Amino acid sequence: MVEFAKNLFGFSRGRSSNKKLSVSGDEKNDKSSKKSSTAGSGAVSESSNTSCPRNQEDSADTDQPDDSTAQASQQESQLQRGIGGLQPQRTNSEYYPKAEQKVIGTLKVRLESLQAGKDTPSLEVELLNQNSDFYGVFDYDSASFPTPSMCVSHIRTNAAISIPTRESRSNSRSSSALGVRTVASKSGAGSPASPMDFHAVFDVAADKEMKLIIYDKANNNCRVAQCQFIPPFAAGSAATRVLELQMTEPYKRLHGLTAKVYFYCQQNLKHSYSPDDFQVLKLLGKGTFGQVYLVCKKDTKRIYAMKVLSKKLIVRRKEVAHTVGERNILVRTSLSYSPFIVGLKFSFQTPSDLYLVTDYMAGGELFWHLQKAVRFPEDRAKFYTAELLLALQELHSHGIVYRDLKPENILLDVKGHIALCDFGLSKANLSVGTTTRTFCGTTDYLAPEVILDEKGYTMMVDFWSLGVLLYEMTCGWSPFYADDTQQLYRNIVFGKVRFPRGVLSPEARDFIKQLLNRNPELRLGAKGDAAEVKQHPFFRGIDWDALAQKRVQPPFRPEVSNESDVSNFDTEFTSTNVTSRNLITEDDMSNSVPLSSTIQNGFKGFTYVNDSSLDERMQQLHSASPVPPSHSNHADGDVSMEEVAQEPDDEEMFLGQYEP
Ligand SMILES: Nc1ncnc2c1ncn2[C@@H]1O[C@H](COP(=O)(O)OP(=O)(O)OP(=O)(O)O)[C@@H](O)[C@H]1O
Repeated sequence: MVEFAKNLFGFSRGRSSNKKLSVSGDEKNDKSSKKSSTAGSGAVSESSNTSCPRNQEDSADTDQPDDSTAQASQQESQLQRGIGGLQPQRTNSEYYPKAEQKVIGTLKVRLESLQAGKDTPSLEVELLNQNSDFYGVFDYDSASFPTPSMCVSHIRTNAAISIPTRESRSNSRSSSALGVRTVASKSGAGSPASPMDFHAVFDVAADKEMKLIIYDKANNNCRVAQCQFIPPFAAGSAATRVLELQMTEPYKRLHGLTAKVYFYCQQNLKHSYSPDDFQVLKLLGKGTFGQVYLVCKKDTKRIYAMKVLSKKLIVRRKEVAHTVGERNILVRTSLSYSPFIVGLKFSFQTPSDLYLVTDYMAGGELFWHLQKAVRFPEDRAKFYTAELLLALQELHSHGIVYRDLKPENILLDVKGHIALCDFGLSKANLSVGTTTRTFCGTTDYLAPEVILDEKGYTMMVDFWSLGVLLYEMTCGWSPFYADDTQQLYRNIVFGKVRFPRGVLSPEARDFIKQLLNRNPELRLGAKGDAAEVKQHPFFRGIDWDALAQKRVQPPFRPEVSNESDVSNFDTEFTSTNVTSRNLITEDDMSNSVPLSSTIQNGFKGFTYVNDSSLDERMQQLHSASPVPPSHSNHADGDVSMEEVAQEPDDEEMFLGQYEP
């Protein structure tokens, strides 16, 4: 059936059909012929025809003519121009004032104990599954650190305490009684008390909350216990603490079961970073200007993703402003609570390269999972769409238009929450309703107003891309798919959107239709941005506050066996042999002429160095005892998902009107 669908539409999910256009018009490196390419802010590279350059600045412009009646012939010629070759100019408008980011130190946490009370050699609990298996997840600043598995052995008993399954929780009824007696122990041999001798280390970049949640894997990942606290770096009190975890209702009744977490904060004496501070483990992906590596920070042993960008390539392609802009957006979002945007930890530079170190999203690209599943059940797609909407809301509220929404730029964390990466095409300092003109994005996801270039475009382009993405996630192919880029653009500007029969709910269809309204002024979100989009009946029942706090359990949990697991990334990259020496980009290896100081000046402000106020703050802290070395980690299992491929039977077509 899946094959049928692919053959019928001549479509198989692939990155090659989808082109990224960069500033100079060069398509991005062909990443395994799978990766979509992004329409960068420059010329469309499919055509060498540059007879109709689009020399318009990528700057905010509110004084656009208000001629909303677009004639088809005009559109066609504009479309030709769009296809023909666009050469916008870059300005420095995408630089931000230097944002301050503070890595104030290192936080070490250890689950001190998870044990029965002294007087209780065994715990009584009714479990659906006798192979109960606890694990913990430390969460800090969008980084998740899963603990090893903690075995639990069961002895049958008549006692009955019910642990709700996901189903029973939603149906408000308890599970059937199995009557098992449980002893929590690391060995699983029935010992009543067993401290969990593992710990997690975090680089603390701001006063943010640390959360530890213990789950029971064998019982639908039910929450066993949790605690949260803000590391007391600024408190001036003792740096060492022990906290008791709060047990959740069913587990509270496990007589004597307690859990404690020990943590201590350590001053970060290092004030600058270089590639030498990181050990390169794997290649994760390749982009237009460099590579992304899985790295281990040598002092804390934390795992990160490190993007290495060649300065020469950036200069050659006139992308300096965008690259510094990407770094600044990441700094800005990492300073606020931005749970669905990949967290920046460090940025620094060498004479030849720029480095962005972000939290590693071990779940891989959404693209990867969509490729495997062909399409997602509507509920799963709705979950991703809702989290993405919150990410867009956050960006838009900062005056940032994302401009490159696509499955390759959406990463999953270990629990299955999304995180947006790649802000290379984003534009800042754009308020709601203000227009900009740069031709950029990724072909399949380009909004018609970007292609037509009549009067610039607004943040509404992100909602168009969201509609394309939701269609793709639920239907399994792109709504405007065409082999040929010109045809793709025609489809986007004039084509009808067809919905396969029986795949989408009426609410989802209406939601997509409203997002794919060709008139950006009438598109869903035009009046109230994300707040308006959230109101659509498609999202009925969503608890936005819970979602924003990541309290909604993702419908799919990626399989991640340990912190540095790369199994969710393409082996084409991960099987590449890498060493720290590989970090020097090919471009630099091939040409050793150093960059001039004027050019180097363009990258000023890229480096973010630990803040000097650290010393004052940290002086107040007491010295702390070290924590034992780390042990291997173990992540939890996944939740299976429905993967039903249906015949793409056209049920409905609509044409989003361009005219208001
Ligand atoms: N924090 C991260 N965690 C895990 N993987 C990541 C992370 N950041 C990037 N990657 C991987 O590296 C790939 C390339 O990253 P990114 O898109 O930021 O680079 P890019 O050079 O801007 O790429 P492009 O040319 O496609 O825009 C991503 O698609 C993803 O697979």
